Amino acid sequence: MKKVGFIGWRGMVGSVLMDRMREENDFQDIEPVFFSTSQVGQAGPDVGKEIPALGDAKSVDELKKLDVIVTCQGGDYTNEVYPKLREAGWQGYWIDAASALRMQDNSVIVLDPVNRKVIDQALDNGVKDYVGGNCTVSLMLMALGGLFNADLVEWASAQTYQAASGAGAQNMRELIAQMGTIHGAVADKLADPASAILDIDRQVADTMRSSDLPQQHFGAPLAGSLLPWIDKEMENGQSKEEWKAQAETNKILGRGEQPIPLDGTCVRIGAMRCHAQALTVKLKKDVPLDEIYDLIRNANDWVKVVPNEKEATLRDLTPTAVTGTLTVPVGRLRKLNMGGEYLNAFTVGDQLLWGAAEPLRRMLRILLER
Ligand SMILES: NC(=O)C1=CN([C@@H]2O[C@H](COP(=O)(O)OP(=O)(O)OC[C@H]3O[C@@H](n4cnc5c(N)ncnc54)[C@H](OP(=O)(O)O)[C@@H]3O)[C@@H](O)[C@H]2O)C=CC1
Ligand SMILES: N[C@@H](CC(=O)OP(=O)(O)O)C(=O)O
Repeated sequence: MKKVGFIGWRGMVGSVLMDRMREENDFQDIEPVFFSTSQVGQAGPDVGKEIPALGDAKSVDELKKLDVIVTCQGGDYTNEVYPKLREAGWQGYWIDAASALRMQDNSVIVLDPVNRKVIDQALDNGVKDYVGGNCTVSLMLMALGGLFNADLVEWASAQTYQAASGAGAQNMRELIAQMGTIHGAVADKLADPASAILDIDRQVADTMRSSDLPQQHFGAPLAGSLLPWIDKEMENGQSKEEWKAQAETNKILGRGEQPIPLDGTCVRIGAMRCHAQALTVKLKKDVPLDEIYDLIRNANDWVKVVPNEKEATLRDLTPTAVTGTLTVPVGRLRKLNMGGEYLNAFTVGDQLLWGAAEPLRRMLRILLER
C-alpha cells in the first residue's frame, strides 16, 4: 500500500478533500499519514482506520518516507518545503492545491475529466508534480470542455462572479458578518411596513461605508456590493486571476504551442462557495445549437445543460442550487446578435469541489490505479 502524507487537511480545501475521500472510501486503499505545522503530536482526523499522531509538516526527514504527498496547505508552504524535499533526493509524487508550482515546466495541472490524456502522458514520462488548477479555470473547463476538446473555440471571454470562499474561510465569515451588520442597522425599520424605503436605503449605504462594517479580510464592503478585482495586479492591467484564464487553460489542454486567447473581468460577489461565469465564446464555425448542446453534455459525467428557459435557469443555474454538489450546470446557451459563431453561456460550480479538492482526490486515485 502506498504511504500517502496529507498536509493542509485541517484547512477549508483540505476539509472538503477529507469529506470526499471518506465518501469515496479512498482511505481504505492507502496508508495515510497526517501532518500539521501547528498541531504536531495531536490526533489526526477520523478516517475509519488507525493512524499515527500528527507529524511535523516541515520535517523533510519525515516527509521523505512518503510515496505521495497531498498538500492543501498553501503556496508559502509549497515554496518553503518542496525545494528542500527534492534537493534531499525525494522521488515521490507531489499533489498540490496551491498555485506555486502550476506554471512550472515540470508540473501538470490536473483536471482529469478534461485532460486525462495529458496526465497519462506525463505519468509515462516520469513527471512527479501534479497541481490543481485555479478554481475559475477548472470550473469553466468542466462546463465547456466539450467545445475546447472539439477544437471549436477561437477565443473566449469570461465575466466572473466569484464566491467569498475563494478568498478563504475568514472571508466567508466576514461576508456573513457584513450581511448581519447591515441587517442589524435597519432591522427596526424593516419590521415597520410604513417605513420609507429611501430611509432604509440611506441607512444601509451609511452602514456599508462606515467603519462599523467588518472588512478586515476583504478590505472593502462586499455584502450588498461587489469587488471587481481579484488577486494581484499584473503589469498589463489584468488582475492575476484574469491572467490565469489563458495561461492555465492552455496548459491544462496541453496547447502551449497554439494557445487559445482567453480574457475577461473577474469579480468577487457575495456568494458563499459557488463561482459563476458568463462566457462569450467565438466559435471557429457556425455550429448549430443542438450540436453544441450534445458536445457540452457528453464531455463528462458532471456537466449538465440547462435549457435556456427562465424557470429552469432560476431553478438549476444559481449558486444556491449548486452549492455542495459536483454538478456543473451550463445554461443561457444561445447565439449572440453578433452572428452564428458567437455563443453565450453561463455556468456555475462549487469552487471547493471541482474548483479545488476533487481534481486532487482523483489524481491520487489515478496514481493508485497505475
Ligand atoms: N480557498 C480556495 O478556494 C482555494 C484554495 N486553494 C489553495 O489551497 C490552499 C489552502 O487554502 P485554504 O484551504 O483556503 O486554507 P486555510 O487557511 O483554510 O487552511 C490552511 C491551513 O491553516 C492552518 N489553520 C490554522 N488555523 C486553522 C483553523 N482554525 N482551522 C483550520 N485550519 C487552520 C491549517 O494548517 P496546520 O494544521 O498546519 O495549522 C490549515 O491546513 C491555498 O494555497 C489556496 O491557494 C486552491 C483552490 C481554491
Ligand atoms: N483566486 C481564487 C481562489 C484560489 O485559491 O485561486 P488559486 O488556487 O489560483 O490561487 C478566488 O479568489 O476565487
